[in-house]
Amino acid sequence: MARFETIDALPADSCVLVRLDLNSPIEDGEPQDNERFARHAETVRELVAAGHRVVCLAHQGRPGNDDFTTLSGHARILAEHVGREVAFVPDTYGPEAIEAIEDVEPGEVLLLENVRMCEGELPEEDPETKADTEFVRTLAPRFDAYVCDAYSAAHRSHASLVGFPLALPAYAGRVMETEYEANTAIATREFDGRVTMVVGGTKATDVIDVMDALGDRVDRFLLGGVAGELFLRAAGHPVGYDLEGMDRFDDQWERNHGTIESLLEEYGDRITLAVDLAYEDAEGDRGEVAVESIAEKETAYLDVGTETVMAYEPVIADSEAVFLKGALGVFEDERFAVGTVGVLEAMAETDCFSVVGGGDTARAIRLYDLDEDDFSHVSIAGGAYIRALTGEPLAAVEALERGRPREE
Ligand SMILES: Nc1ncnc2c1ncn2[C@@H]1O[C@H](COP(=O)(O)OP(=O)(O)OP(=O)(O)O)[C@@H](O)[C@H]1O
Ligand SMILES: O=C(O)[C@H](O)COP(=O)(O)O
Repeated sequence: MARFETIDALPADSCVLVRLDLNSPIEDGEPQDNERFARHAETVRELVAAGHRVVCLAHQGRPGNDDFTTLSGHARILAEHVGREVAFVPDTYGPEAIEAIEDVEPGEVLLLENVRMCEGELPEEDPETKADTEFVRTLAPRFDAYVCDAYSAAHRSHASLVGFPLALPAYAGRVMETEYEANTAIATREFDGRVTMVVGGTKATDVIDVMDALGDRVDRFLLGGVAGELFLRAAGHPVGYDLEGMDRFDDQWERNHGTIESLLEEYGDRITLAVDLAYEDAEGDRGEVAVESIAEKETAYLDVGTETVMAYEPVIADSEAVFLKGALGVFEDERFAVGTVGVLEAMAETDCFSVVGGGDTARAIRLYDLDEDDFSHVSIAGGAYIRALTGEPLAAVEALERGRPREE
């Protein structure tokens, strides 16, 4: 159980500073609506309904990156989800922001400007240093309490995440609370039956970290995606072909093949690899090939095959808990969604404790009209999810625990 306080304990009529994670894909300069808005809107709605004055902080991108931009568009999308106006001020702790904060009435919502535009937010430093920034020292006295809902950014030791909990009584919002409980389960909870971990996606290091940390707690790893192909390559199959202009496989192979080979050796009896893979044939249709019959590295494989899904289904059906990280194929293209959707459907059909994670992978649930309620939890976190799965502490969660309001 977490040792932080939740918004259930927030004193009535508070003026609250709420850290959300609205970091989103940006297209043509505009933020794209996604699950993060919907989830955080629930926390905001609850705070509003309780009559608190709600001022939100969030980030978008990083200085120097294309997706580093203002949050004015985010305020519009958040307003649609909350179902009421969300005012926006293009300032974080200067005079304009302070004036806007002072104008917030009970039940109203204000979003401040991208917190990463503000000096003191970055880089990652210890909570004491962050609490001592001008940013935190200026804003904190304007509020009665701090609420952290930004679970998906909780691995970052930034001022808005670890500084405020030292300066104000701190509470967890609903997203923080539910993500924490579900994602920590694999590292801390005892399950009676089989624990299965489905790992895919594009990042070999994610899969390596998970296996390194959870090798003893997971009974069966089912592999797919780019990571799965790298393990197939370690098993001697000539797969992992980079399409022109892409560098998904060879570079990761160079950097990680030693670790992948030794993981395969150490946990080989618990690792199940794809037996067939899918590709785009000359007509542009989905073709499938048995892994055993692949003789040369000359085709880009974009999904696991149907036989593989059929082999994974009974393992999932027979599990007490299933955790998924990363897609098994390029599910954004319907022709290559068979692996990801097949595994998600198998998870949805069982009564086991099931958690789906990875910012991108969770998107497949909406895209293919699966019902979120058929899973115990669908995480909206990427890096924080991996860290939670592997039992690594999250800086913002630790800060929340330290900042927990004390009984007088
Ligand atoms: N064989 C493959 N070739 C190329 N891309 C693939 C393949 N298999 C899966 N993918 C891609 O992997 C992506 C998901 O990978 P990623 O590692 O980003 O996982 P995630 O856990 O969902 O996201 P994140 O951790 O970044 O939030 C999907 O967008 C999918 O297109
Ligand atoms: O989108 C995310 O994963 C979080 O908001 C963290 O963002 P960052 O990787 O830019 O710190």
